[in-house]
Amino acid sequence: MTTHPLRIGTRGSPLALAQAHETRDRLIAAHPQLAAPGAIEIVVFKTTGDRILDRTLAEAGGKGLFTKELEEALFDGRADLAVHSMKDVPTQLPDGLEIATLLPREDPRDAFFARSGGGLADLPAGAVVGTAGLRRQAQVLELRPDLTVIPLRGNVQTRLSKLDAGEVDATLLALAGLRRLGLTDRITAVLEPETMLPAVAQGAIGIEIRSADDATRALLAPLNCAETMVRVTAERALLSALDGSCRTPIAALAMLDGEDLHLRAKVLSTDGRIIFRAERRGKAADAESLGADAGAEIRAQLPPDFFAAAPH
Ligand SMILES: NCc1[nH]cc(CCC(=O)O)c1CC(=O)O
Repeated sequence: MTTHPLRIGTRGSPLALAQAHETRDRLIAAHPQLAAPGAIEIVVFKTTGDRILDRTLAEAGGKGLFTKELEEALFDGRADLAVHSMKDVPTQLPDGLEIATLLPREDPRDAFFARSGGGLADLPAGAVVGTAGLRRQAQVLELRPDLTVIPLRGNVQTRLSKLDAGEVDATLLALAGLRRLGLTDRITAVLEPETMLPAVAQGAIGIEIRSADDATRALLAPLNCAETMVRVTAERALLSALDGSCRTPIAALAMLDGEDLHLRAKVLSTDGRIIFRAERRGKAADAESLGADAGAEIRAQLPPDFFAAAPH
């Protein structure tokens, strides 16, 4: 048992806090002594991503917008573990830190909210979809080139009030976050991966620690979900092989059936007109090489300036 409290570092958004609380609850379930008052402390940090409210994340650019301050807190000892949406975690971690544990993944699909009900295919011609995510924008335009996509940021409530006010006709959000916040009641459709392939690691929560901190690693070991680890390993190996920026729409989803891994991946132009795909089936044990291989296949098809030419 550690002498100081185990400090869980988190962002302050409602979703981040829900994920930090889930982590604490799972730690206590695995180690009942951690239920003692003061044994676990949740420490909130503001990240660059939280400060950027007026621009889209793609415009802000740079990787690690949601992770850097939490990583600094790990290095300084202001936190012993940092809870992240793995979707926001760059593939290259700083030396001395590692993702020790992945919690069981939530449903990775995207949820759709349309004022007129239904899914993407049901929207009237020329409807306006609000999303700040380039992956979602590209796939919306792929399926429905007649639609207009405009940037829409903010938390779930903000977005839904803009939908109600008629600023947009529809919007999309990760189903995982909505489930974790209990905000699924206004969803009008859940988009299948064939229509809207999720972001790499969407719905997965990762816990980052100092690589030298064996005590915290041991505490977290029983929380790890092996299936999630295999799926996220394949998806992140693909992302790594593509070495994309967050200005490039990249989507990938690995599913596991026993030991059989199925990986689908897609890179698009932001207007949804140019699409590169790769698909792999293989064994769970080969997750990393399957992902890297699928990434290399897409990379080989891309025009040399494809990433650099992505509009801001
Ligand atoms: N980029 C923000 C972000 N990071 C993780 C989630 C949702 C939860 C998840 O994917 O685990 C969201 C919001 C969204 O995309 O709707």
